Amino acid sequence: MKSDIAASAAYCHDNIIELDRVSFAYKDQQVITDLSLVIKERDFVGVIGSNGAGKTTLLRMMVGLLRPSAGEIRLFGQPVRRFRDWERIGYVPQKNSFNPLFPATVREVVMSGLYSNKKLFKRIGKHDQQKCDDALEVMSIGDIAGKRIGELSGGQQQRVFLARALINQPDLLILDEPTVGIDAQTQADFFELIFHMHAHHHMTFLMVSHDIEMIEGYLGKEPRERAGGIKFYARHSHEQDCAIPGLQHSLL
Ligand SMILES: Nc1ncnc2c1ncn2[C@@H]1O[C@H](COP(=O)(O)OP(=O)(O)OP(=O)(O)O)[C@@H](O)[C@H]1O
Repeated sequence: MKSDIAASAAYCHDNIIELDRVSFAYKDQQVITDLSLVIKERDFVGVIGSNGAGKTTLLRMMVGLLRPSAGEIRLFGQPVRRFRDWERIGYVPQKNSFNPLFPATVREVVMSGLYSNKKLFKRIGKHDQQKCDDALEVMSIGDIAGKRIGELSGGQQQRVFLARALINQPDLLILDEPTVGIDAQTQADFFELIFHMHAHHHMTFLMVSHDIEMIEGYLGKEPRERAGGIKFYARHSHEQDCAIPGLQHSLL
């Protein structure tokens, strides 16, 4: 029993993202300086910072699109340049980075979350269709699966992008200002949904947001870390119970 508990505690505290003395500069503009940060399994980390503070740059480094000028980033324990397991990461973009005229249906958009380079040339099988149905059901958008994405409200579109990010049942969900351009009530519903997911499912969250009230409401008023103009707020989803086996939940 003791070894079960130890194994579970270790399992719950794996490092998901590690930044080890990371710096970044665009030509002569220093954006991130000597940042160290560890995000562990089942953490929810909220990133707040003024325009131009470097939040997008940081996300881009974390997923390997930009290389730090100094320091190292590890994803799931592996240096990001060697990391290949991208299905473990779901990504929800800013709403306003999406072209509403894009002529795809909700089902097609959600299915596109399955395509990594590996799967691009493979036929979509029954199992893939089932994964899509499950993601649509979890987000309560099964009834609009045949609609064009451009016909939907902002809140519905965000649910579609969340379903797309969840289709591979990722261990880590990254959200980049997911509620920009959405009305206050729909924003509140969206936050409630992801905070619920954090509390009840075995996932880790990293979210950039300008909504300080919402972030402080869920993650507390004291940031865990600061880097220049960026603040990192964090909360672990079951602080007291990490050592108890059997608390892992699957999402779908
Ligand atoms: N490709 C680039 N080339 C040169 N400078 C850049 C580039 N991308 C961003 N910058 C600069 O780096 C700084 C950080 O930009 P970044 O987009 O990471 O900030 P941000 O915190 O995400 O801002 P916002 O809240 O406005 O999205 C800014 O001063 C920006 O002008």
